[in-house]
Amino acid sequence: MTRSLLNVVPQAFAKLDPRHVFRSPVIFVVWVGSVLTTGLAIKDPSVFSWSIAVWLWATVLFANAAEAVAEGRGKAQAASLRAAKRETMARRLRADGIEESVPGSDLTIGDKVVVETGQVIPGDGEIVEGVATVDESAITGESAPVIRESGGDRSAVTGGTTVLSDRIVVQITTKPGESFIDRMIALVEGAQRQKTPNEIALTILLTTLTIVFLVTVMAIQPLASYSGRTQPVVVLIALLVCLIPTTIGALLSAIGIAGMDRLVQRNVLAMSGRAVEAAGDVSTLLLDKTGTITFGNRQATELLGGDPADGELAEAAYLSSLADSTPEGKSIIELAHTSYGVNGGRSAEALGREGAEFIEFSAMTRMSGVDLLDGTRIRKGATSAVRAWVEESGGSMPSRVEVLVDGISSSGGTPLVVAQQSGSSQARALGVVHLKDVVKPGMRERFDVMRAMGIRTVMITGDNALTAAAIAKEAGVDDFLAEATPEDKMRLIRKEQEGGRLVAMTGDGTNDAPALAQADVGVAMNSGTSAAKEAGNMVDLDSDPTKLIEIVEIGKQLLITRGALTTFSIANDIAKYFAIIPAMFIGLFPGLDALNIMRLSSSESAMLSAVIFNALIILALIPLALRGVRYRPSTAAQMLRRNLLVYGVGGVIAPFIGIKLIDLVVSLLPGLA
Ligand SMILES: Nc1ncnc2c1ncn2[C@@H]1O[C@H](COP(=O)(O)OP(=O)(O)OP(=O)(O)O)[C@@H](O)[C@H]1O
Ligand SMILES: [K+]
Ligand SMILES: [Mg+2]
Repeated sequence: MTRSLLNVVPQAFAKLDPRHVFRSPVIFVVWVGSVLTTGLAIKDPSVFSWSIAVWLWATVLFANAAEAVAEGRGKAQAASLRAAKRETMARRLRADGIEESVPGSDLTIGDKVVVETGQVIPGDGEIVEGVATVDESAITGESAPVIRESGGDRSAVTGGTTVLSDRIVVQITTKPGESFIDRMIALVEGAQRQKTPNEIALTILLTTLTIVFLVTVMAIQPLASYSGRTQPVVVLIALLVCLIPTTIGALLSAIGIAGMDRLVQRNVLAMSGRAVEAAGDVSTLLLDKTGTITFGNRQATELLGGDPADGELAEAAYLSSLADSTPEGKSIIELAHTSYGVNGGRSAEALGREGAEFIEFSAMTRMSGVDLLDGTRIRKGATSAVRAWVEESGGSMPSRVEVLVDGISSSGGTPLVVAQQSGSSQARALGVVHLKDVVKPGMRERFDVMRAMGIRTVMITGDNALTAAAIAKEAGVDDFLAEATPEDKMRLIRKEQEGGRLVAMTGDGTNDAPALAQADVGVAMNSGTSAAKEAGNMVDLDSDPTKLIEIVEIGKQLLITRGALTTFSIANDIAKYFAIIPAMFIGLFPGLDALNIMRLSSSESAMLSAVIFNALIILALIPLALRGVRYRPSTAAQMLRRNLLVYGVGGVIAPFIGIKLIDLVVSLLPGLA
């Protein structure tokens, strides 16, 4: 801390520029006071007036230093990001399929580029072809490689990261200069930092207090002169500075910057300070089941209900998944081929050329499938969706299949019913695919922590109610919403918000985008689609959905740190009032002597000691402002009570001890005894 304080000395002086100081009205008043006192000290020099002038300047410098130290960490991060932004050559694919070499900065939205083993991805985009392991350490600092693949919710890649193996084709999604790394640099450097609504509200409160004290101090003069004891202007300025909330005024912006910075340390980029604050006030947390609570790698483990001899179910499951690029679809292809002997050499392209039409999976329809040239139609999907499809053709779901579905669901698995229709006959349900997914370890503990913070966790899933209930129970969430379409998610968020509650949500898919935008805190996974990243107000570089828990903790810590230091600051000022006023008017109003409990050496020594204490307390609290007040999971009310006790009472006592000690030293100065 001492080292970083010494490092920012030049910046602290640079920030003496009144245009900068003006951003904090309280510190601006101190700045004006410093200028006036310096002028008065030049005109009428004395140890006292010069000492006050020096310590008033120190007060402003300490405030500047607090901000500069907070900004320093982001600057270091920006430097390492710039290093990742080196110029690369891109292998652009022309429309005719021929590659050409162009500078990465020439790429525009929609361009397709080839990236192979060892090459740097030249821009942000989505993989449209292939699978690759990618080293994202340039942006995340995490060296473990990640898998990125076309189709599904893990298709996004970031410019500046490196392909470790295989070949992918990436479609560029951002303009040069607006890439993710560009935005990250601007963000960590604080270039776009604006005051949040809470900060503005607090600044207004502090400014009001400052004006009240200004008027009070000005009113002292006529009163004093009436009694024949005009106070020197330097004394009045010193009194004013001691009374206005300088501590919180000095530390406010550092607290905000440090909060954003704590998120960056955990690889979360908040697009606005407002989002960080909202995270601290969140009362409902919506979590996706698949990929958030579970590993999200739903794999087909068995095919149930078909007659193994004719292989009809396996063949239908295989055909309906040929063009299905979701992890579920790919795993069905694999299972049908390796465990059920389906001829695996066929491709969707070849079948398509023969006239087959593939129906892609969507979260709305919850089905995928294929219409073959011979009139055979195959569908696989959520039970309710396939049931509706079968019944449409006059068929019905056999109870045999329903039993299998319930069995899989109540074990927490996802059943996909496979059905087939030949020509215009009735559609038949052939059997069920069992998709298995595993609940991530440690979820229950995390949700217990959330509950202790007063936050309700709700799992939302497109899966059926039985599966949802089984997983919800295993993971320990408070509530769940099953068979949710993207619109249902939106509706749930709006409903929660109507009660004045703040809602946080994580997501990665394009179908999550509307909900991410609607939520007060929308955390998009960096691996997710660009639609999701655009919609949210935070991006998690590690793509870890449970990160939301840490985000909420950081938000809460930011809010309580600000609250605690505000309480401390105001309590401090009140205490100073009792230290200074009696000292100022000693001998004038004998009655005040009873209040003079501190027995300071002289009235001038008392004034100077208070000003010095007022400056030093800023310095002393910089580490706390940056680190944040210690945080234990508890409800807002418990936290408030604790803070009032610790920081309110502490704030009242500290000046009495501090000023007394400083007075013992200051009174040794000539003329101040
Ligand atoms: N590739 C697929 N083909 C056909 N049906 C699918 C496919 N993938 C999933 N389904 C069915 O569609 C349902 C909804 O899927 P969706 O991805 O919207 O939600 P989810 O992944 O189950 O839940 P979450 O919202 O937690 O991600 C699934 O529960 C499953 O029954
Ligand atoms: K003060
Ligand atoms: Mg999903």
